[in-house]
Amino acid sequence: MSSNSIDLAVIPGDGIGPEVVAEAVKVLRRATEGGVEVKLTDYDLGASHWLETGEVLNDDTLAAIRQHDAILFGAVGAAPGDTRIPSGLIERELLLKLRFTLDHFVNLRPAKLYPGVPSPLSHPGDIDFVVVREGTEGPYVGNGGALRVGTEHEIATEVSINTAHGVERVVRDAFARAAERERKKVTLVHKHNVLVNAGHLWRRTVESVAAEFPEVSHDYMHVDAATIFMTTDPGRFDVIVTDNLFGDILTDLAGAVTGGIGLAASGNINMDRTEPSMFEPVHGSAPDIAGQQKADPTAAILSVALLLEHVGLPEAARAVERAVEEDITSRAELTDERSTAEIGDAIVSLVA
Ligand SMILES: NC(=O)c1ccc[n+]([C@@H]2O[C@H](COP(=O)([O-])OP(=O)(O)OC[C@H]3O[C@@H](n4cnc5c(N)ncnc54)[C@H](O)[C@@H]3O)[C@@H](O)[C@H]2O)c1
Ligand SMILES: CC(C)[C@H](C(=O)O)[C@@H](O)C(=O)O
Ligand SMILES: [Mg+2]
Repeated sequence: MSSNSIDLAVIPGDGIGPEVVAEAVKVLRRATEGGVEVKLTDYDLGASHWLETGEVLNDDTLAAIRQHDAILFGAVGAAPGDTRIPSGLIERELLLKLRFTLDHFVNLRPAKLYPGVPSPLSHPGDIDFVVVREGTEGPYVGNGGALRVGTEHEIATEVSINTAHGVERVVRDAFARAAERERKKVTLVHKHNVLVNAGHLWRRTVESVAAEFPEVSHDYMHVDAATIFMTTDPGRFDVIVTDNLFGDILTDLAGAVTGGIGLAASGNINMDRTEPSMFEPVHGSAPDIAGQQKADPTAAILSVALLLEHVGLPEAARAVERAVEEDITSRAELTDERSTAEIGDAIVSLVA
């Protein structure tokens, strides 16, 4: 990777994934034209690919993906009622496998209410926070099992793994991000009143890392209370640091309060840069609207801005953000329901 060439893997995925990625790619090309050579390699992976081939992600494909500078990911997964595909197969063996293998320990999920964008909250106020979600541990690691399946004595476990190393590196990232922001505040969200072992590790880690960042204030909130404040007073948050599962749930909520899940972008980031980072909308494959050009591609497009920032093209990233902001600010006045491609084209035309 150099600042005048980037080599990206593109995984459009299932459902609305290919629809929103097509628009994200158009915007990426516009934002980089004339200065940066962009090489894109498509990887056909996901539930549809599994149905066609019986393969989720083989070693050769994984090795090939690892060679790129970064990954643009759409969304994967079948409709919840689709019984042809084992529940969790694609999510675990493709998406989580990429996040874990590529050590995406920072799952960065910004939440910003752009001017003019309608929020379901009656008094949203200024919302501009980021969730730094741990991306490689917690109950997502697949440490569990089931005994006596199907009997009345069945026992099922999913053990949440929290390591000192894993917690420390993501907490340090949250403080470093907060130090660069205006309000300089970190909120740890957990549930240490019940999950005492993991909760105490997170709290102690926050206290010790906080000592290295005297300019950053910090507080703590239980996750159940965090859902209250995210809907009654979201302006109080600046940087939230939390575990993998709480972060998953809170960021769908954050998407909803900032105008809809179709606007929520994310980066799965390997901060050590030893592997390619992966950028994707927070939303899923939305089987209920797939193939109808009803999906909002903005989350995928904002994910491109996060990608451009990560690969060292901050000016191109700003150009994408400005174009999105201009487009979504005008949406309040729009009465038409634009197609996925029409929104993409409108944003492309605003990239300057
Ligand atoms: N990163 C990912 O690939 C990812 C993330 C979440 C869910 N999933 C998978 O996606 C499938 C569907 O999951 P789900 O229904 O729980 O969540 P979802 O995010 O796909 O959809 C939830 C709701 O939001 C709407 N929506 C989502 N994205 C939208 C967009 N861009 N524009 C407009 N509306 C949008 C959908 O139409 C649906 O009503 C499942 O298989 C799930 O495992 C994948
Ligand atoms: C599909 C699933 C594995 C994934 C997660 O839980 O991280 C999704 O919900 C997300 O938010 O990216
Ligand atoms: Mg999610």
